[in-house]
Amino acid sequence: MVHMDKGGTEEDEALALFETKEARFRGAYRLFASTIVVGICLIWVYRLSHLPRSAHDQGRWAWIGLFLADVCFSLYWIFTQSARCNVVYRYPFKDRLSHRYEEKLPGVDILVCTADPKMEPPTMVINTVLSAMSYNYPPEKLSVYLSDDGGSELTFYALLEASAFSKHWIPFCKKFRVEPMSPAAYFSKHSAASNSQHDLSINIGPEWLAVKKLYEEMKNRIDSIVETGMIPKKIRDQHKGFSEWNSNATKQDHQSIVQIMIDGRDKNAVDIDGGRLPMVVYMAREKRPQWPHNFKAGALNALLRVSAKISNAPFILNLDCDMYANDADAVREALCFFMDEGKGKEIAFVQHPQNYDNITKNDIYSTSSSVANKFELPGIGGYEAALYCGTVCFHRRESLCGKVCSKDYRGEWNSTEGEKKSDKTVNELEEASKVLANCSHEKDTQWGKKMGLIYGCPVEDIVTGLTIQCRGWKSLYYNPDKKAFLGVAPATLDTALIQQKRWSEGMFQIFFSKYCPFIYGRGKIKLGAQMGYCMYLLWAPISLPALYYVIVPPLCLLRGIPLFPQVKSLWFLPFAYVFLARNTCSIAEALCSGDTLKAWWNSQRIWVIRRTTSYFFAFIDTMTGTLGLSQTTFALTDKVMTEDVSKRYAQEIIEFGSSSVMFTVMATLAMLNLFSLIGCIAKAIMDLEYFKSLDQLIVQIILVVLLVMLNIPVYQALFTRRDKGRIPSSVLFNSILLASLACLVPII
Ligand SMILES: O=c1ccn([C@@H]2O[C@H](COP(=O)(O)OP(=O)(O)O[C@H]3O[C@H](CO)[C@@H](O)[C@H](O)[C@H]3O)[C@@H](O)[C@H]2O)c(=O)[nH]1
Ligand SMILES: [Mn+2]
Repeated sequence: MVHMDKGGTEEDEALALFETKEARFRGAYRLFASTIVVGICLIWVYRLSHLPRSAHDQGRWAWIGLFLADVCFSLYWIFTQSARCNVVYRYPFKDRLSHRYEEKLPGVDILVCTADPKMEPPTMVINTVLSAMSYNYPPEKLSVYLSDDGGSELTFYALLEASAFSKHWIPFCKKFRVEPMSPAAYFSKHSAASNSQHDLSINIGPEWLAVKKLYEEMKNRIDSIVETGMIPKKIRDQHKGFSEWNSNATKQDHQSIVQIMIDGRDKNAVDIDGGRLPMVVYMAREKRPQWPHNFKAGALNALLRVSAKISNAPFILNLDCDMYANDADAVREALCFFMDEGKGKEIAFVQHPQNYDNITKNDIYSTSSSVANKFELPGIGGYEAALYCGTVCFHRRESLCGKVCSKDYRGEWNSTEGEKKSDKTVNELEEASKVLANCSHEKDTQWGKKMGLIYGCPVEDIVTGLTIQCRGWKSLYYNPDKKAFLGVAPATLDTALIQQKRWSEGMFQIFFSKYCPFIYGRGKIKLGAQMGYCMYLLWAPISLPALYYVIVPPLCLLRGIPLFPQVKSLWFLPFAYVFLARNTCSIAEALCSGDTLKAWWNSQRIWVIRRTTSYFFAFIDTMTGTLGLSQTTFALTDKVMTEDVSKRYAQEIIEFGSSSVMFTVMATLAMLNLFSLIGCIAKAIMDLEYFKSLDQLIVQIILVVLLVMLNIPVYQALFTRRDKGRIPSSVLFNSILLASLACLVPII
């Protein structure tokens, strides 16, 4: 996909800045999907026509339930097809952008969020900031803002250190084309020891070693101060910013703090080679216990206003504090979409996939979402309604701030709107910005409703993206081969499940709110996109049929009640076809997305665990929440691991280690299936009648065997593991008790 053009000619002017290509084999895929539809219809026919007639027949209700579960799965599957049948890939041409616009490149504001110095260590945060400062982009047009919801002077101190270190790091990055541009990631990837002679791209010389040393010294200083939790007086006196923290400031209760760490307008603010530096700003918005702070959405909205005051760039990149930049040209590539003369002006945002640098080979928690990144999200993007995922997303400021996309919108990016910033001093700018970050500032305004990020939902990103699209804007999904950003994926099952719970709960709330895509989006986004949204919004309720499938067929197997056709019956064929076709396709998708076969298998296990725990609890919480019983919160994802945990993570051993309710449910279901299988074998040996009926139970046996195989790591964690990551024995007792009780429940 490399396109060379010699540039500057008239011909060049006519060339688009990006190109869209349909995925290969789209036609074949649609045909294949329609054969599955036929199979599904036949399954429905079978379920309806073979319904146990008399109310006295054992298993009549179990059968009806299974039919309903099948209906739910089928409808859900159809939603997932809307995206899969419409996959497109985008290709920007950054060389054309440079030819045409190098001198006129627009400003870009990079907004980074952090919320807690313990769960999000300051060194991690500043690595993200440093990577964002080091883009291959004119520094005078780049501004990096850090929003600190932790309101922590430790994070502030780290940013101060980073500002000084950037004077070495940025020229180093540019000179040696360093990537990833996060020093921590770069030096761990290219440690002097691992850098073999063959790797000529990196030139380990005195300069390299000197920068590495500077980085390590800085890191040590920050880490040791963070450990003590106190800023020494000597350092306090070095910067006026520290005076903002008075003795009674806490995370939940403090005034607004805005500090311009590097004034990018200042021609004297230069790196060691004399190159200009980007603007760097620290912000901790005001927090007061009596004001709801609306979590990340509130932080971003405050940052939107503050950045408008200080640099007001027309384009914005939004990053979580763990998502560092991996591709120095990513800003230029994203601008190709916005600045394309033909289609660019309608584009509100360009979403990148969330990739992680800590995924193990076989991705035990299935956090890489590679199939979603390769097929689902580009498919919804094919309807020009890509989902906004909260991070690694480029926005047009106007569309994010509530503007409606109208026909006569010209999409000018060098507009002179807003004030001239250069005549204000740093102090004046800081004071003016603080007011914008005050709690009361949003009172009686459209912020959180029609402007900025929408409030009241744990997945503020998805709902915000939807409202932008419903104002007439388009959005694209761009998944380049070279990953543009890398972050930290949850590395324990607990964190992974809590994160999934927040997502599924937030998304289900959207489905139930006035923002339901089928209603809110009607006539505004394509039907395919509405269905695409629902593929995610309906995660929580899909837990119900999943739970049904892991509970009822095994119980019926114990009792010898058949729920599926016999293998020799013709009705067996649609079941077998749908099962095999779906799984073959899912394996093929996984392999195409770069997963290993084992990663696919792991993803099936996580599929079951998520649906029966996270999604189920999210379902319950949403239901009680809609009745006004519970309050929405945002459980921050922990990004640090103890050494013990990270060792097991590297060995791909699942980390349970706590006795949460989710684990009890998971263990109970695993035990239930184990009991069912053991019971089935025992009965087959002892009971001739039961043995004879086995051929009617084959499908259920296969199902239970598969579930037991998927659960092997759970049994190991319950019975044989001795490390700290095993499942605590209290969970073992409870699960045995609950599973035994379940076996006694009569089947009707
Ligand atoms: O009160 C808060 C809570 C969170 N954050 C920041 O929000 C980001 C995301 O939080 P994290 O705990 O890492 O959540 P994830 O589950 O990884 O977040 C995903 O899901 C969120 C929606 O649930 C999106 O906002 C995120 O962009 C997306 O990465 C982090 O940078 C936090 O510092 C705040 O600034 N203030
Ligand atoms: Mn995160």
